[in-house]
Amino acid sequence: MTDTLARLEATIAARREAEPDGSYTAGLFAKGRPTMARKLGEEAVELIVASLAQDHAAITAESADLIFHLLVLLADAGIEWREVLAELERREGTSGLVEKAGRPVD
Ligand SMILES: N=c1c2ncn([C@@H]3O[C@H](COP(=O)(O)OP(=O)(O)OP(=O)(O)O)[C@@H](O)[C@H]3O)c2ncn1[C@@H]1O[C@H](COP(=O)(O)O)[C@@H](O)[C@H]1O
Repeated sequence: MTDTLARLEATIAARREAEPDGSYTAGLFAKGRPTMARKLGEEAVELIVASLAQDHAAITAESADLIFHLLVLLADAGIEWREVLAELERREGTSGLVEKAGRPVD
């Protein structure tokens, strides 16, 4: 599972460097952070719709879209997937309520 994400992260980094014609990923880097953020939001909404429809195939497909666009945004922010994993690992064994207590009220 992690190998797939690592390969996708490497592909995204390569598209960012090489900017090949016809690359959807390179197009996202060319358009910049606002477009990346908007795409991430759109994919999240599409996943919400699929989940409310209880559509297994659509939930799976929209989750893949969401993760791809998340990795693009992380790459643009200079954040590696391993840093996100480290944050998740840091939270292991702690209560979600304790995590929430340390954050501003939402
Ligand atoms: N995993 C993905 C991936 N997931 C989703 N997408 C694209 O993300 C978009 C999802 O947005 P939408 O559902 O809104 O579809 P859309 O209307 O076509 O999108 P927009 O034109 O509005 O941006 C689609 O165009 C998908 O093709 C992806 N594009 C690329 N990859 C990976 O990136 C690699 C490199 O791709 P290129 O950069 O195109 O060479 C590919 O081999 C894949 O491994």
